[in-house]
Amino acid sequence: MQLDAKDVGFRYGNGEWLFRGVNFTINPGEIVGIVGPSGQGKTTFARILAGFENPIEGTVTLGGLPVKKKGYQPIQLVFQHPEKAINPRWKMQKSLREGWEPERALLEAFGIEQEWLTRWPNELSGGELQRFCVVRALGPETRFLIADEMTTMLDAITQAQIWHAVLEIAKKREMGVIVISHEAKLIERLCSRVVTLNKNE
Ligand SMILES: Nc1ncnc2c1ncn2[C@@H]1O[C@H](COP(=O)(O)OP(=O)(O)OP(=O)(O)O)[C@@H](O)[C@H]1O
Repeated sequence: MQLDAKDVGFRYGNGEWLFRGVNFTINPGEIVGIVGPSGQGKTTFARILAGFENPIEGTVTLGGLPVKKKGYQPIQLVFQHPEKAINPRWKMQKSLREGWEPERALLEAFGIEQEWLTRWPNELSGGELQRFCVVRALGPETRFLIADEMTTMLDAITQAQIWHAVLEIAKKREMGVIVISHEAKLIERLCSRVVTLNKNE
């Protein structure tokens, strides 16, 4: 099942076009990087791919069909700030099990300790919180994961642990991963292909 963006263009309101005519395809199991200068619209493009935002021009399809907006999303987006993605009024176990029920082995692969499950989000560090956000995004129906600066604020050891676990799952399930990052070394290490987001007006 291919994720395919064709001739996609976007601008906010009547502002300048952020990008136009963007063509991007990713196949199951592929790990692809998206790079580009700050403010070019990488996060916006990620939101369009995940179906959070409609493109002004062009189409996004998954397996030839429009990306669905309801129910569990097969294209999951994890971004840089876990504290913005987690409901502060829910204990961690509730947030974690919102979409699916991850097994214990998966939590262990991401270094999530059982004791953290009964805590509130503000009782965890950013890195601890981000592990929950990544696991939550890895339900069995996830076909593509978009990692938008997903490990940028984490230390090198946590970053390595999270990526190791994500890549294992990607391989096992043939899940595609889109890596958006300013860290050239990370992109080089993870991705088999890198695409630059151009303005292309
Ligand atoms: N909701 C919004 N309304 C208006 N403009 C916005 C909105 N969200 C983002 N922008 C603007 O759109 C441009 C692209 O933002 P975006 O976050 O997609 O870029 P980016 O390439 O991911 O940047 P960075 O690499 O710095 O994270 C920026 O100039 C930003 O200010």
